[in-house]
Amino acid sequence: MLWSRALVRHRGGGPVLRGVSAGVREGELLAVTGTRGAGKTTLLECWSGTTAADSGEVWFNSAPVHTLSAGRRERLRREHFGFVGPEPRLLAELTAAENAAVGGMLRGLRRRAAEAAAAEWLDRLELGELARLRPDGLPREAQQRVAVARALTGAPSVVFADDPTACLDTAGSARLLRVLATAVRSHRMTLVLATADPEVAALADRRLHLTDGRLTPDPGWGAGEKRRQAGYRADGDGR
Ligand SMILES: Nc1ncnc2c1ncn2[C@@H]1O[C@H](COP(=O)(O)OP(=O)(O)OP(=O)(O)O)[C@@H](O)[C@H]1O
Repeated sequence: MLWSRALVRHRGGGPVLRGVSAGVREGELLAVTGTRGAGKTTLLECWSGTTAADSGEVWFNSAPVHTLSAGRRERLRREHFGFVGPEPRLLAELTAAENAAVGGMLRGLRRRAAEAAAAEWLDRLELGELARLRPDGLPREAQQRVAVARALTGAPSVVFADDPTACLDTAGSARLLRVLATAVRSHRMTLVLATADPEVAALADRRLHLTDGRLTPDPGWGAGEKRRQAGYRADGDGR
């Protein structure tokens, strides 16, 4: 449903993506992996229309994204895509429930419907009474769960999650990923997840590995991956 051909993007004077031809299917959970600076964030930004490519093509549902004006790309993002970043970035003046409802309203739901949908996701994300609080009254991990609820409310076609567990501990990270994966599967959404963490990438149906802006064979993540496949649950040293 979303793919690129020969995608090239320069940043800071040098190439960051060097001809990436790849895509994600509808309903798929795709992990984009690679070490720091490999180009994961830039690929998500180009696929989502957040950033324009320097050359190459991006297609969403058989329509070209690379030829759209900045305004049209902004509309595409707002209506069809949900985003979770490494930081929650919630609106400080709104409660958790209101923050989550904003996602639905951006995707065209009326306020009441957005609030109802947000309440459902906040429930599934086990926010409970915390939903009535403003972000500064919430622990970091709860704030990130609110950001996930905001991304899911209104059921976007594609959820882009860029290093969504960066600010979480192991338990919080596992819980957030479990809910995210279950939500995306149950609502037939598509997930594109950027991560350098093999434990996080393990939840995906498929992985694309980037090295210096190029697709390269998945390294299999060495011993850590072998232990995971053998049922080992990392507690820090398996990464
Ligand atoms: N706004 C920018 N200006 C200049 N260089 C940038 C900018 N954004 C990213 N870069 C550079 O582009 C390269 C790819 O960055 P990108 O964030 O896409 O990689 P990444 O794989 O997501 O890395 P990380 O895991 O650290 O987030 C890096 O070398 C980075 O320093």
